[in-house]
Amino acid sequence: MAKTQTPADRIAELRQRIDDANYRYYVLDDPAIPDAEFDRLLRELQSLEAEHPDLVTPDSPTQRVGIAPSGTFAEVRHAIPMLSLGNAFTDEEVADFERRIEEKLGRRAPKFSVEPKLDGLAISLRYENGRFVQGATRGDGATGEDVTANLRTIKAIPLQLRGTGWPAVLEVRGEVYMPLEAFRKYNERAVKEGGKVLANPRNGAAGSLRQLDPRITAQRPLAFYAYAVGIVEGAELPPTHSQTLAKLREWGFPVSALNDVVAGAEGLLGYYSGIGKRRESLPFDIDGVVYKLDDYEGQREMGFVSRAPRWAIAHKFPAQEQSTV
Ligand SMILES: Cc1c[n+]2nc(N)[nH]c2nc1OC(C)C
Repeated sequence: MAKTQTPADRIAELRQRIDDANYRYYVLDDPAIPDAEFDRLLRELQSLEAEHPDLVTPDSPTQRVGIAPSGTFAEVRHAIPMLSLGNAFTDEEVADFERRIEEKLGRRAPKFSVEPKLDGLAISLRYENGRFVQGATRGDGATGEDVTANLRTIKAIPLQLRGTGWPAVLEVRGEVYMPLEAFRKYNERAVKEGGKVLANPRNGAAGSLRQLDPRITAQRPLAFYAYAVGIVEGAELPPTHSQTLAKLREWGFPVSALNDVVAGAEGLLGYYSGIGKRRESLPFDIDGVVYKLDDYEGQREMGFVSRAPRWAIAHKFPAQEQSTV
């Protein structure tokens, strides 16, 4: 600690450097400091906070791993339901989906946000005044389980939003998943040390997130990609979904670099075949791609059918042989 620095200043500086390192590692995919340096900063922060417990706040990077809570998960109602997606399996079904939108909106080749559909667990994160306050599983779409303590252990999920201009209340939806390389390494160690071997990355993510003890979740290699917003109070969002995703990235959320914006059925199918060619070499499992009409105005006009939007659809790949142990 520099001579002139007070413990509080040093703590603030350490937190800033650790948060920046997390942001660069998980959001920009461009690590700034080696892991050993990151661990040293975290250890210094932990010992400083141990000496000054009055300076500890819930958004400190040392507060990601809590103690085991009560025996069950509380229920959380999703004020905005977490929808499932209709599926398309053939090019014709994609063309029909796009044509219905052209006809209803009276537009030619409307713009779509196109995204990989990760094979993980859908969750919803609630932020109040920029601070992560609650996270829940999708559950049945209307009610999920409160897994806040477990989500806090995932370093890709910001405890405090970055940048400026975020709404007073912001709900972010996305996928918790287990990267393939981390899944393999975890299982190799589990086999060697007699730990729990995970059947596949998707079950590994689901099982890790539904642990009653966050200290177990903290040992599991989980990651996160944001793909939508839910409740937004106290600020206007941009007019399109793709611009909102750009804002989420600014505010500290990982957003897939594979996302794009394309026009018309041709653009959709071009994206699908492009991702299809790269599927085997992606660092995570996907089970398809998602097409979403990009402008919110058009989404409102298209509305929903039962529990799925008319303005979005998942185009699935043929089932892949599972990544086995
Ligand atoms: C269930 C779902 C899953 N995914 N996955 C992506 N990439 N976007 C996306 N959107 C979804 O639902 C939207 C309707 C918000």
